[in-house]
Amino acid sequence: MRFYRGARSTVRGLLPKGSDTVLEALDLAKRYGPVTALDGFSLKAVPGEIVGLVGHNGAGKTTFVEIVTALTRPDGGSVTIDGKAPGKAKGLVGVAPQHLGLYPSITVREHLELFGRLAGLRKVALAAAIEELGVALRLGEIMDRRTGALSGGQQRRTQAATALINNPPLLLLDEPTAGADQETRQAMLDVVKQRAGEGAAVVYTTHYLPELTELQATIAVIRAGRVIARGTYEELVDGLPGEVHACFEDAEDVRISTNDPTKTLIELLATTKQPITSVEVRNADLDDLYRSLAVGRDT
Ligand SMILES: Nc1ncnc2c1ncn2[C@@H]1O[C@H](COP(=O)(O)OP(=O)(O)OP(=O)(O)O)[C@@H](O)[C@H]1O
Repeated sequence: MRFYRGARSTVRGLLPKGSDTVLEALDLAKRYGPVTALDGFSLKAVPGEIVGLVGHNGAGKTTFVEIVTALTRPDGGSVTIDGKAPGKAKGLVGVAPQHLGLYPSITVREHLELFGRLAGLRKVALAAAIEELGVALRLGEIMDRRTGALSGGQQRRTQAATALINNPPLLLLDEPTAGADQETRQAMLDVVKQRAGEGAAVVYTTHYLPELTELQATIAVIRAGRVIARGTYEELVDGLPGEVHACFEDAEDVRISTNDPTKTLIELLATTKQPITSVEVRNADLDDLYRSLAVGRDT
């Protein structure tokens, strides 16, 4: 146990000291020929914050992740990681790309050793980090199997572990639970919460909105290459209408979209002459947020 604690403090030494902002993107622009992928994209993330990026297919989420990881250059704007340009932020960023990119002929352990060494971990710290992730991401039983022979969910967990191996101050997780079963999803969410609790800033893209509630993420809504809204779940959902759904004995059901479902129900009960067989009152939720995005979809 002492060995484990000592190694952890070495790993944690990578977190930024006295830094308010881990990630700062300002007015990013990126075009691919006629396609505008990013257009005035700005985003900040501070230590301990989980920022959930949501938006439709093609909104620009992956392009942003690729710029932060120096896989592609922006046409305009700037991005810094703990004050450094993307190409100079070695060891500061852990990235789990949307598409799986593992070496099929080497084992899970060999992946973790490789990525850990590339990030500067050695011996005791590396062994401790592998042991910790083996438990956190339930990799123990598959640690010495070749990744080419693993299931999709097992490969997802392995890829996430390569991003987390050196406990970097910034984590970019691009749809880390895509296609994952409940066990993989929960393991991923638990480890993300744990790392944020330890001070990492996390950018987490997903189409599964309930994950962001569980992560208590601040949500950044992306549309057509820019952040169009940012806030907590409550802040974003509060302004959206809920619904009253009433069923009548001798008439068609009615669904009323309303900012005050309780008041609307009282008015309905006071004015309707038809016998009502059932009513459902629903406040706005994240699905409504997503639907409201679809209404204004222009990509
Ligand atoms: N290498 C590329 N060449 C040409 N167009 C590209 C390239 N990469 C992205 N695009 C285009 O840029 C836009 C933004 O794509 P991006 O992958 O960033 O969206 P996304 O929000 O991550 O989508 P998804 O939710 O489907 O992953 C899309 O119109 C896409 O077709």
